[in-house]
Formats: sequence, C-alpha cells, structure tokens
Amino acid sequence: MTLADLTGAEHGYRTKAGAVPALGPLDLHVAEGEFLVVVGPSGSGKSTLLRLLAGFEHPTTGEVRLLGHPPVPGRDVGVVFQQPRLFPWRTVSGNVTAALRWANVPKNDRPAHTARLLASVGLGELGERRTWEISGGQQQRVAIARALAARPRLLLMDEPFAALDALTRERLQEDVRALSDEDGKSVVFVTHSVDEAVFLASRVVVLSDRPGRVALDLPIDLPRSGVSADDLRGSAQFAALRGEVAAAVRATVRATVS
Ligand SMILES: Nc1ncnc2c1ncn2[C@@H]1O[C@H](COP(=O)(O)OP(=O)(O)OP(=O)(O)O)[C@@H](O)[C@H]1O
Repeated sequence: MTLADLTGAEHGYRTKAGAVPALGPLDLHVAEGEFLVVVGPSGSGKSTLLRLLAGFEHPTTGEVRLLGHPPVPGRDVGVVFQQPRLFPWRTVSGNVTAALRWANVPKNDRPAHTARLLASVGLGELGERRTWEISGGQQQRVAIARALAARPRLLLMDEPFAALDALTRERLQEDVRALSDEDGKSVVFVTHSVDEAVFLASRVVVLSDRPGRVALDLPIDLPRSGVSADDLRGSAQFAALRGEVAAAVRATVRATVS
C-alpha cells in the first residue's frame, strides 16, 4: 500500500511582496517501509515537502494524502528537526514520557515504554540526566525517541544531524539506519549531504531548484544487513551511487547559476 501520496502538489507561501512558489508541481509516492531521502539545493522546498506531509501546511494546488487522507498534525507522523527542541525543565526520561502522555499511552505503561525507547536509541543509562547534561548527539537521540513515542506510521526528519560533528553524525546515521530496518519504519529524511543520503536511503529523490520538482528518483540497492558500515561506505557500489546523486545535485545548481 502507498503510505503517502503527493499528486500534482504545489505549495507557495504568501508574503507581503507577493506569492513565493516553493514546491512543485510534484508527484511523489512513498511506500510502506521505504527510507526516502530528499536532497536538493537550498530553498528547493525540502522542508516545505515535510511540512505538507506533516499537515503543517496544505498544498496550494493538488493533493497530499497520508494513509488515504489529508495529513493531520500530530497524527500518524513523528517529526525530528535540526535542533532537538527538548524541554529543558524535564529530564531525558521526562521528555519521552511527556510524548507518551500526548500519545495517550496509559500512565502505568509509560515507564516501561520510556525505558524501551531510550534503550532503542542507546540512552538506556541517561534517563535521569537533565537535557543540558548530555551532548548534542545525545540530545538528538532523545528527540528521535520522543518522535517514535507515538508509534508514528511515518517519521519525518529535517536535517537532523546537520549540527553534529562528523563522527557523531556517522554513529547516528548507523543507528537510525539499523533502527528503521529493525522496525520496518517508513522515513522521509531531508539532507544536504550526498554521502548521508546514499548511506541511509532505500531511495533518493533529488529536487531541482525552487520551486522543487523531481530531478532524480533513484532506488538505492545497497545491502541493509551483513555488511559493516565502514565496508558499505568504502564499497564500489556506494561510490557509484554517490557519483550519480552528486551529478544530479550539481546539475540542479548549474541550472540555477546559468
Ligand atoms: N514561511 C515562509 N514564508 C515565505 N516563504 C517561505 C516560507 N518558508 C519557506 N519559504 C520559501 O520557500 C522556499 C522553499 O523553502 P524550504 O525551507 O522548503 O526550502 P529547503 O529546500 O528546505 O531549504 P534549506 O535547504 O535552505 O533548508 C524558499 O525560497 C523559502 O525562502
């Protein structure tokens, strides 16, 4: 079954200076279990695409459907942003428990769910810390656990690792890849990094310059188990796919400049 569908979807923002066309028209279908990574130049409408899927914005024309219906904010989707946006007055556990409360998980079940979610993002030992007592990478792990709390059918991630150092970023990529594979979780993930896109994705879409349209739609058939992350990143197949995506991104930028 198709999980999410954009059909002839366009979005423009109204500003004092007039309408700003941001995205589309776009036909894009996200299948159940897919890890779709969207790459494109700055301003090509990647965040707008996520906002449409989350139901934060409605298309100016065309249709957006999630499980066959217009998306409703907070229902069926979890969102992770570039900044973790945690509640500083709560502990790490408290941040996840709050999300479980919003998801109407019964009070007695919340401690066990919180422990399971924190363990799944590698934070089993840090539940009692305050959010300022953990690193940026760990804060982003809390944000992921919080987004998963409501068991969303679709996880939307908007450049979630952009502010992290290179090593932390690679560790988080490996963990998110494994997490989505174990869970069969459907993900739409936005990044500027071609390496990150090819490593994470089961499919990469490159958007053209604003208003973004599909410039490349490429299945990524890299093995999702049985190979170490280092071997995968060093493989000839990875290099070939990276080359193909990078060429499409360069072409969108050239089209903008010329
Ligand atoms: N609230 C808004 N009001 C007016 N214009 C907006 C608004 N949000 C985004 N835009 C414009 O819409 C276009 C697409 O923005 P969007 O944030 O979706 O792009 P993006 O690809 O995510 O960019 P980046 O890679 O820089 O984060 C841009 O030209 C942007 O300036």
